[in-house]
Amino acid sequence: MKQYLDLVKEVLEKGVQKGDRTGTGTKSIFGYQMRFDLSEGFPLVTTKKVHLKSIIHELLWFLKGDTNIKYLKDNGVRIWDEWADENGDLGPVYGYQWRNWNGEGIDQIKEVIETLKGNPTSRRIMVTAWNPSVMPDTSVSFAENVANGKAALPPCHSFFQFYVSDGKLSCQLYQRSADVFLGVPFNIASYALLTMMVAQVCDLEYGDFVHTFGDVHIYNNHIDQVNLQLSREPKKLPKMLINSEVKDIFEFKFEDFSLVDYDPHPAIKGQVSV
Ligand SMILES: Nc1nc(=O)c2c([nH]1)NC[C@@H]1CN(c3ccc(C(=O)N[C@@H](CCC(=O)O)C(=O)O)cc3)CN21
Ligand SMILES: O=c1ccn([C@H]2C[C@H](O)[C@@H](COP(=O)(O)O)O2)c(=O)[nH]1
Repeated sequence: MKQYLDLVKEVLEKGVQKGDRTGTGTKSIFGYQMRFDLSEGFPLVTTKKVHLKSIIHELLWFLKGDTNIKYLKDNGVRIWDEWADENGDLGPVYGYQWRNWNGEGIDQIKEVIETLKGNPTSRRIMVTAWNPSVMPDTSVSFAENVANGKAALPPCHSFFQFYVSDGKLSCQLYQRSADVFLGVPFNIASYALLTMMVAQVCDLEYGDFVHTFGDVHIYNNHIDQVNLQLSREPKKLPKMLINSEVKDIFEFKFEDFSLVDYDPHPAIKGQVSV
């Protein structure tokens, strides 16, 4: 994963100190792009062990249109715990906007699949999680925002577009805000997997995942962790095997995915800024 290590180096070298909402402080740059050819292997960071189980469950949870952490908790995934209210609700976040945009019954995922099948040259195959009408008020708590019908956190992976050429499916994501150490390895793997799932149900080959960033930052308490990763030799990419019988994007289950030949360096702990 040279692309990821190059990003880490760029932020360390060119990043400027910037305060942030969480109070931790970051090294940040604005604007960056990475590209992964999905036919070359599954882009899962190898310079630390990444917990793929959380990534798969989170993606299936988005696709269900679910915004309550119960499904995640039932499957041992805790990555959204800090932002949920006492009932486990996060407000109208990713899953809600993907499957029922602004509560208007617009199923963006269903429409994307239909367009990819019926009109693959379209330049309008987009999904937006960004919805200005549910932006939280940062002067009140996450739970208070949820109670007011707002999202606990505005989406970081804000919108994405699909593109077909030569029978191959590519996807580009715009991520407005990116935590290089904790969030980015998850986001790369999640969108790579989503692109592969969409390709399978639309009978397309794997193209590229293009990852475009706005504010991309390393939190000041993750500097040792990213330097440790830079000192490690990246390994060969693993392969993701997907049950080829699934032909409906909403029918995938956790058991339909198996990762092979993943031989990462040991996991590295780091605190999440809330
Ligand atoms: N500061 C911050 N960074 C993020 O990456 C982030 C947020 N906030 N808020 C919303 C979601 C939640 N995400 C998270 C939250 C925690 C981990 C995390 O703790 N990862 C650990 C453990 C993984 C696990 O147990 O599954 C890791 O080592 O990757 C990752 C992504 C991504 N997002
Ligand atoms: O999928 C995700 C979700 C969140 N993040 C990071 C990016 C920021 O560090 C925080 C969100 O804080 P904002 O103040 O709303 O930007 O979470 C991520 O990297 N990936």
